[in-house]
Amino acid sequence: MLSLVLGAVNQIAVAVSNIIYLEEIKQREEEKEILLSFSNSMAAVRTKHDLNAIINDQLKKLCNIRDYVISVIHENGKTHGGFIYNLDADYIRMPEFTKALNTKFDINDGVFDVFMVSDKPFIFNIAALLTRKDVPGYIRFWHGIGIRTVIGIALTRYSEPIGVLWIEPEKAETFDVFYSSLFSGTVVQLSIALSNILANEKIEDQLKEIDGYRLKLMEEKSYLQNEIETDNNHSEIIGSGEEMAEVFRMISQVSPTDSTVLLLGETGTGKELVARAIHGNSKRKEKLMIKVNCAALPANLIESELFGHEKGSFTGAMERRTGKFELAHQGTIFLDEVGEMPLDLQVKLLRVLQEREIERIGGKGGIKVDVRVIAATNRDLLKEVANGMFRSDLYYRLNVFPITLPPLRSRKGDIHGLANFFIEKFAKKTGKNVATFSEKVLQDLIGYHWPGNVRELEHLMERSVLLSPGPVIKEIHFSITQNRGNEKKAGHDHIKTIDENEREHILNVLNRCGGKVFGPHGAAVKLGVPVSTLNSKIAKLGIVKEKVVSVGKG
Ligand SMILES: Nc1ncnc2c1ncn2[C@@H]1O[C@H](COP(=O)(O)OP(=O)(O)OP(=O)(O)O)[C@@H](O)[C@H]1O
Repeated sequence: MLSLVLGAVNQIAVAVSNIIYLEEIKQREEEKEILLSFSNSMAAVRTKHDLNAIINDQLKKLCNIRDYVISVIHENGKTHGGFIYNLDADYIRMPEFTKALNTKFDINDGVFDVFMVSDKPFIFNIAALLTRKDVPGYIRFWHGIGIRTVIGIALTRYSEPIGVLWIEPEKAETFDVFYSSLFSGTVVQLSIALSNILANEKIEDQLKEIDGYRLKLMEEKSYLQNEIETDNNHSEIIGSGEEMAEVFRMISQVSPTDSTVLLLGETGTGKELVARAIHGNSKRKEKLMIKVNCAALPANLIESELFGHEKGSFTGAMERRTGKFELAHQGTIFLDEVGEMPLDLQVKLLRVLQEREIERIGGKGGIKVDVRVIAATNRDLLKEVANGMFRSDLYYRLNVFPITLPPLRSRKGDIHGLANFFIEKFAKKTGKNVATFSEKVLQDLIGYHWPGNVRELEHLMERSVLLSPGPVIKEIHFSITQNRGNEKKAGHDHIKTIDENEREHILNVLNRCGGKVFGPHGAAVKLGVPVSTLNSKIAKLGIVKEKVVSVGKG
């Protein structure tokens, strides 16, 4: 009887163990299926967004996950930070979340460290962690949004940690699942997907960088073509006498340094020529000297011209644009007519000069630039500072090494050499056989007062070469300029009315304030009149807003 009972018990035991065995097989089969489907979905993952969707749709249900975040170790190998997070969570709109997301945490922050040496899941009691002194900010944030338990597991590539999957379990007691073979299987898949996403992002960044170089090269090319077309690249400076000798001495002195140079002098005295000479004699000569004419640009475009903009940063910004400062990287930037720069931009220029860093409009973060600055103006900058039209801090930044170019009327000894130089230049250019000029012409040239300086002489000689019937210029055709000069001498100058004068002055100040009438940088303050007075003057003098370079408010 006993043996019969024992036999039956044995059979039951065998049956039970068979059932358990079959159950296990069934469970493993199910796990395999789940893993297979998970791995199929994972294989299609290309972006953070794809991965986020799969975690939300599959992993969350599979492992009873309430919330999750994946942080990655940064390229420097020293810090980590949030990378993929639950896009459906409400807290992602909290400023604390943005702050934590943008922070680079030390990989040895006292919590993350464990994943550098172990690929096992770790359970953290958040409240207990908070009792530590230097608890990292993300733990504090989790506690703040009510998370009490977090499980972390390292995500690896070739056994090296690349990040951590942090999980808030649905129920604190359902930890077993995270130690199951199913979970470790999904973690392997997650690691592969994460590693692919990181590699893709790196490639995309590199492509963007290459695209940036391509754009920069294209812009450099078009800049150089423009330079060639405008015949701006010759650099012979003609000059003798005390004043020019001093200029040459200063050029040699300052060229090899990286000092900022301020070129002062009337229009047409050769400031740009000197800027080119300084660049051409500097160690930056293999790179570009980029010229910016601060007077020729509408105030609302100067910023983009100088610092560039990102695609879509404002209406009309169809493409990304490299600014002149970036183009001039390792070279020189020549800020011509710097005295005309609007006040709000002067602040930005000052910041660039101080920090040697620019920020594209709509860009994220600064870009370091190594640029030598040469600025030029025909204005009396100190007077402009006194009038509140030029920032004094910018003035002192620019006025490191001033070089003043003498007007042509104070160095008449150079007229002969310059005239010959221009005759040779234009004879060659036009193919005309003109070689010199008569004594009378020389006397005429010397007798003239040259308000347009060397540029005026250059234009005059060009015209004379063209009009000369023979190899010797016997007559000078300074019809317009001579008349102007003679009128001046004879006192027949047009005398402006008070209204004309006032109109010109208001227009000038409005332009320099970017069209603004109101506000601390507006024209009313600069002119020392109430806004209402200025507005009625604007109306009375017929100043049309469009005539003002910028489209400012007010
Ligand atoms: N000393 C010189 N020798 C030869 N050419 C000169 C000299 N000075 C000026 N020029 C020529 O005169 C023209 C005007 O010079 P430049 O443009 O350098 O003057 P600028 O002072 O920069 O004028 P602006 O203030 O109007 O911009 C240029 O074609 C330049 O090559």
